[in-house]
Amino acid sequence: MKEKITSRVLESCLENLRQYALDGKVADYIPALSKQNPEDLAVSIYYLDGDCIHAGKVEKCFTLQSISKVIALALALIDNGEEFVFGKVGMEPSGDPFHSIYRLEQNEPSRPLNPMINAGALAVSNMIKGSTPDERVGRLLSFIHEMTGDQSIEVNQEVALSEFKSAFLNRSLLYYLKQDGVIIGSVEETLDVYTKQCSIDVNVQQLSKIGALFANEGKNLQSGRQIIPKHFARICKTFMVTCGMYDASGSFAIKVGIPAKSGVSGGVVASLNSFGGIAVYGPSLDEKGNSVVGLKLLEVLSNRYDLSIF
Ligand SMILES: NC(=O)CC[C@H](N)C(=O)O
Repeated sequence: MKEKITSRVLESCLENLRQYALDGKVADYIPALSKQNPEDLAVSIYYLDGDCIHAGKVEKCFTLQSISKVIALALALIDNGEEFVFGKVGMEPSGDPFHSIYRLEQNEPSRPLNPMINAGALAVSNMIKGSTPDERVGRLLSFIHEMTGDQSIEVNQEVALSEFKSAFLNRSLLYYLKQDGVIIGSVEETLDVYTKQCSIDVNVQQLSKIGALFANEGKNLQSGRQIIPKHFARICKTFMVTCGMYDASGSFAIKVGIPAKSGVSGGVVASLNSFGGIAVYGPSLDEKGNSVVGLKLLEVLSNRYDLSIF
């Protein structure tokens, strides 16, 4: 077991990084996200023994955005098995921005390179079982409730609608996937599921608990129940290493070296075996779409506490 970080250290790290809160830009291509305050910063660590420490605006909710891709992948694997999922979506990093359409056009037939870029994540959302979009989103929410033991986690309907109305690029990706039989059923319904999954609201404490569940090999920390089979939890963490930070995953692996996934709301979740989950919120993003403060904070903690898995 690694040395525990104290809440005092966490608070001072966050305060030292406050100077970077206005570097970068809050996402505005989803109009509702532009309302976020770049100075709302928060961090939480959930240890595997159940201890939880935090600093900053712990109560502040933000939407999962691309962080939901890891959770949806776990559920799609449980629903369909590995062979089916990876029959439709690849396992290789793309090195392209998360919303890139380029590879779909390049490959015949289109096959998303991995489940962490939008094309792959849209295909994964399409695989979640349920007869209606609401049922599928409901199953994903129940899955998150089981992971966290927290029934209060819900979809932020304002953000979901805002994204649904402006998701022209994601619609284009879905039409490519539909053309080549990667998704089945309706484009609009799949987009409905995807935009709602991206709009699930969490705070850092809840998110760090999700990170801890992956670190705990898929077992709920309190009940000990295996929510995600160990092998699937491992697949998810491997994707976090190779593709979790979009086209900055290589430099993140070198600088931080912890499986992690970010989202355009400014959230980042990191999951470290034999340690726990770390969640950071800082809405200002760098040019790759990753939280500026989130990345810096994880780098500081990783260096100071020797957290890299490599
Ligand atoms: N990188 C992200 O967090 C992207 C998620 C966002 N909902 C989108 O599809 O554009």
